[in-house]
Amino acid sequence: MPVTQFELPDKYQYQNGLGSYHETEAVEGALPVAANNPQKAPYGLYNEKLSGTAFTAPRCENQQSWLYRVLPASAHSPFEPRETDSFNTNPGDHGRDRWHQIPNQLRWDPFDLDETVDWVHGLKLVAGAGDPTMKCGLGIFIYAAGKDMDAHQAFYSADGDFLIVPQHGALDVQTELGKLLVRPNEICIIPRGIRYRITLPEGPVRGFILELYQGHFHLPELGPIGSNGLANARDFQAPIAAFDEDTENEYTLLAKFGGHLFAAKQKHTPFDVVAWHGNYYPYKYDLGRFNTIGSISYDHPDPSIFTVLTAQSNHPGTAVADFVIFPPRWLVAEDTFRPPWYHRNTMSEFMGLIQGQYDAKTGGGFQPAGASLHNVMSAHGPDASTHEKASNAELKPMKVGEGSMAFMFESCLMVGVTEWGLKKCAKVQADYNAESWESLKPHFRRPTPAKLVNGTSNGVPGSIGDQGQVPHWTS
Ligand SMILES: O=C(O)Cc1cc(O)ccc1O
Ligand SMILES: [Fe+2]
Repeated sequence: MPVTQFELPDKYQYQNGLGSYHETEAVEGALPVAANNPQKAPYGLYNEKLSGTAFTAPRCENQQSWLYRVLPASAHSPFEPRETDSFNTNPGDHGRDRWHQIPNQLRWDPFDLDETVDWVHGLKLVAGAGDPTMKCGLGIFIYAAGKDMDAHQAFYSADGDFLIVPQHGALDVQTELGKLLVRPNEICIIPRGIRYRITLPEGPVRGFILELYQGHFHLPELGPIGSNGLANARDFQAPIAAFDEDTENEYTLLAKFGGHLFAAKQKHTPFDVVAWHGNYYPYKYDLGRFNTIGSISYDHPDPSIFTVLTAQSNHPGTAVADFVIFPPRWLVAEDTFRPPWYHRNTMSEFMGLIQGQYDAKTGGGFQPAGASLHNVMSAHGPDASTHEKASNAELKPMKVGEGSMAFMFESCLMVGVTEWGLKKCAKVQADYNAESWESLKPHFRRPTPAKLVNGTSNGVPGSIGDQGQVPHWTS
């Protein structure tokens, strides 16, 4: 169910709809009528365009917004590199701290909270692929922070769109285009370039981020599902315009550019947009509003039925990044091994747990704030205890995942792990394979007497099927 009973109520107003053209003004009359770029904008504001796609991108892909603000975004000093030794979220670029490309299944214990840092310094790259300077691939971050960003600071990433998945604590996100409150079980997307400041109204925060270096997220196609279902467009919420007027104090603008941090100064607030219109904006979504679809006859469908948002590669149907969730849902499938099947995938699967328990891993090792990575063709599936339970369970209708929310970042790219992710964080579980799969027992029993198949004897005469289940649909 939707996030309704939160201790921290959402004090902000939103406009509903994803992919919609929105317009909003904090002062009546601040949006110019008809013209985007009038000779003089209302009330002496500056016109400014923010392009999220190439000018010439096809109409169906084109994303841009027009901002009407006190001073343009360019009114700042030159950027200087900052924290060059410690801040690097592009391990491919310098030949040091390179990606570890390994086929091992990995699982992490819950990542630590860190109350000593703010949002910008709480970003830890754990895995990823590609390169933001080539606008290809993705970065997967763990964040943990306990401090508000400085009152006179703003941050943006030129590298990609941030898909933020809070696991603990609320994020108050002041963006140029307005304010969003984002709590666990909600997500938020901050597109490339949009400047923002994060404060922590409930104290320490922790969660996951997928930074998408290419393209943007969209709702997945629905195909035969029809015109509604999964995440519905109207449940995504964009902010309304909200602005400050401070032109006295000095502000620091922090930029993540090519994975490195830069800082510039300006003598006015970055949050001075009085009105905007367009289809390039930050937004949030309550995962509890997801309309879950599943099997109501038999078998376990592909997890693509749980896709909230997708960012496609150039090959349609193949995602650079899918954001998939496993929400509470009813399982009713007959004659079915209900947890995920054992499998190997050409796509890589990074999973995290926000709360509760994931139905493929009931053995206890996959915990809230923890994560796992099953890379390209790395074999995985339910742990031994889940297999045991699910193969013997009475198949009555059953609600799984009550109070639970797991998610997956799935990518067509081979995902590398950073030095921090593999070693420095000290969270990788040494016994993941042993606990999950190496303890699986063979259950195979040759039928006696066994049958000749294709004229080849398997060594024991007889017929197969005597002990097999008669499928319910043939009886
Ligand atoms: O590996 C996982 O747990 C994710 C997953 C879930 C599912 O229901 C089917 C396939 C799959 O990869
Ligand atoms: Fe999987």
